Amino acid sequence: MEAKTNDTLVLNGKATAQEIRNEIAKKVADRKQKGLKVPHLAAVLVGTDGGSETYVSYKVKDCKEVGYESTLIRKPDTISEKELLDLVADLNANKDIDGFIVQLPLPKHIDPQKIIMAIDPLKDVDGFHPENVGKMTLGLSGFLPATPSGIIELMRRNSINPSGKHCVVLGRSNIVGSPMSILLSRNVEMGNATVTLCHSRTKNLKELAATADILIAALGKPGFVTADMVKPEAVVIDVGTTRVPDSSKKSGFSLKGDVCYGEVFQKVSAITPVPGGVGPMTRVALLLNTLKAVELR
Ligand SMILES: Nc1nc(=O)c2c([nH]1)NC[C@@H]1CN(c3ccc(C(=O)N[C@@H](CCC(=O)O)C(=O)O)cc3)C=[N+]21
Repeated sequence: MEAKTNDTLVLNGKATAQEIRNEIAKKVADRKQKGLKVPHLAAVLVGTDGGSETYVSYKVKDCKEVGYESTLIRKPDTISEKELLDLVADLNANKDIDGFIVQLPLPKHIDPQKIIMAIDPLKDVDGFHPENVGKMTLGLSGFLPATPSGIIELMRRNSINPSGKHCVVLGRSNIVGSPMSILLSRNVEMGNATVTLCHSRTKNLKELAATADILIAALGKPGFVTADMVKPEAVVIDVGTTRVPDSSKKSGFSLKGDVCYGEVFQKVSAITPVPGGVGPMTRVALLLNTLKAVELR
């Protein structure tokens, strides 16, 4: 292995997200003082997916911390598609709610695309509605999906500029890989990268990954990225947070990223930890979108 020239920078998403929440809290206090509306974020949780439970409980806590109102709507996984569409219509019409998300995944009998398309694009703080996806693609203003925009903010605040760099994105999901590749390609500050999007049919994925200046792993395959797949001094962003059984933990599981952290850490210039990397930035990006939603109204 080639010798490293400097220490590895740990991209501390937890601390960066805290910094941003403090900034948001100031803005909310300022709005209150001016008699403006307090932002209100709602989340719909269908069923009892463990990861989703964790995420929405954090969301409620985050809202409280920055002074937002929040509403959590729980529905049993027996809810029909029609009932969920009616709930979305109610939330669209509710003047008090500025933005809302419908937590994914949904039970198999519900078509997520149908639900997403029913959300008012002006309240779509997840940025998943085709209108917002289209605007993002064209470089028009709209809501950006939380995980990719959180990653870009984490890079910005750590002086990592993708301009002119080769970024390799592993995974082409609608919520992370695909929008990440689009945002990094745009002709804007924190864009202008040359992007390679890899997926399950990519033939030479390992070789491509090893050419990345910035490698973004969003596959949901714990430990997939090994040291031989990264270029020395690369920046590595680990989006994976898979729950794996761990009898040493009280919860019975631990969170594992897509990257073999220990061995990759030795080789790179910067890396996000799991937990404490991308996850908290995703949550804070949702708060930022909600602030934008209330400002738009
Ligand atoms: N409509 C919708 N929008 C989403 O944005 C969405 C979704 N559905 N479904 C599930 C995924 C997953 N997701 C996470 C966000 C934050 C953490 C997070 O904060 N993780 C912490 C640790 C959390 C823990 O302690 O378990 C961390 O990485 O440090 C994780 C996962 C959002 N998602």
